[in-house]
Amino acid sequence: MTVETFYDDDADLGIIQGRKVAVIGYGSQGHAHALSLRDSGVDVRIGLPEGSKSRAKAEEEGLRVLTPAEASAEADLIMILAPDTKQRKIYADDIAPNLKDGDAIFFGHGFNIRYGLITPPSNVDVAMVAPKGPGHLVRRQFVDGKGVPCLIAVEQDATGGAQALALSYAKGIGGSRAGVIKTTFKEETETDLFGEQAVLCGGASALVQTGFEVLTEAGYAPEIAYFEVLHELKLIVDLMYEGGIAKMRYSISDTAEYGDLTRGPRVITPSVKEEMKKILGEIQDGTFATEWVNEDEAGRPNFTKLQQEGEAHPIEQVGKKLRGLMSWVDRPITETA
Ligand SMILES: NC(=O)C1=CN([C@@H]2O[C@H](COP(=O)(O)OP(=O)(O)OC[C@H]3O[C@@H](n4cnc5c(N)ncnc54)[C@H](OP(=O)(O)O)[C@@H]3O)[C@@H](O)[C@H]2O)C=CC1
Ligand SMILES: CC[C@](O)(C(C)=O)C(=O)O
Ligand SMILES: [Mg+2]
Ligand SMILES: [Mg+2]
Repeated sequence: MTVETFYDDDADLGIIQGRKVAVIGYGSQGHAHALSLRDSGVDVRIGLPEGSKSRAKAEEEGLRVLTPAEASAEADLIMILAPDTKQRKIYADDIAPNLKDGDAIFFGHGFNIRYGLITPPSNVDVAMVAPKGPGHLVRRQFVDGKGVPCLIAVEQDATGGAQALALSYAKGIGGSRAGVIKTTFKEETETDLFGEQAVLCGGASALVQTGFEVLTEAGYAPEIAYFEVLHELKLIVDLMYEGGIAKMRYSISDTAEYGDLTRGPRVITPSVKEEMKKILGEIQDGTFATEWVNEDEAGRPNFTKLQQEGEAHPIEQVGKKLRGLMSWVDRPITETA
């Protein structure tokens, strides 16, 4: 299956520069989109509730901050970058009553459209610009003259210009410097959830914590275990990022490569692959989405408990101490949010 990929020359920045954009939310993605769009010459305002702790950060950057309803009423393109579980209510209370013919409603992740939590009217464009990276690095890469790849999707093309608008928006945040791939809300949502659960966040965190536990329970120093399974992971992944698994294997010793080839499949066994398939199934059939929405509505009891357990894991203590000794490691993820 081939994908359509777009770069800077395929996108017209003038389109987004001609719109009035409201960015609802000013967290990881919100601050990155708002600041980079502004730096790209776009008319941006931020929508945040009165009393939101993000208000001061946006105002410090000289951005105009309104309530979500005011920002939506003023804008003709509304990008929702509030938490996925809050978007349905924000949409119903603040955005829907303020939508006008030909407006555009944009998402940074397809969750609410994919699982039917938001159903926009037929007279507006509905599109997605989803960066494939954490918001703070989306901003850092933009400032450095680079970009994080983005996915775009059009769910509804009321004006006939939704795709060009999404591409233009992606250019405004630096995405088309790296490549913008056209997809659907369904494909983005399912692959993004799978990636973060099974590999990037869930899989990687559990792998690191388990490796640390095995070494320390066997009596090895926590500091050595930390460097071995967490700190050095970044350096190994940097090589994968630059040149794939092949470049990483080129750089490591042949002893490491033999261990990689023969022991890796003993860690990630066929049963792990089976569990990954089950996780994908729960994403595809909506089980995960229902569980997460219910957990949020119940006040996040399980989420909070697991989050606290993660923060109390011994790897966090030793890591904090060691990072404190390496001034270049523990830098703020951005200066702005
Ligand atoms: N984090 C990431 O890097 C990525 C996120 N995404 C997607 O981007 C979207 C935003 O996620 P993320 O950036 O992580 O979110 P964050 O949790 O970092 O930030 C959420 C922001 O929304 C604000 N907010 C909370 N409630 C409301 C409300 N009722 N009205 C308006 N604003 C509100 C918060 O303000 P306050 O300070 O008051 O809490 C905060 O500024 C999600 O759809 C997510 O899936 C996509 C790709 C990567
Ligand atoms: C990997 C997590 C992510 O999907 C992301 C940064 O892309 C997210 O939802 O934060
Ligand atoms: Mg993601
Ligand atoms: Mg995600």
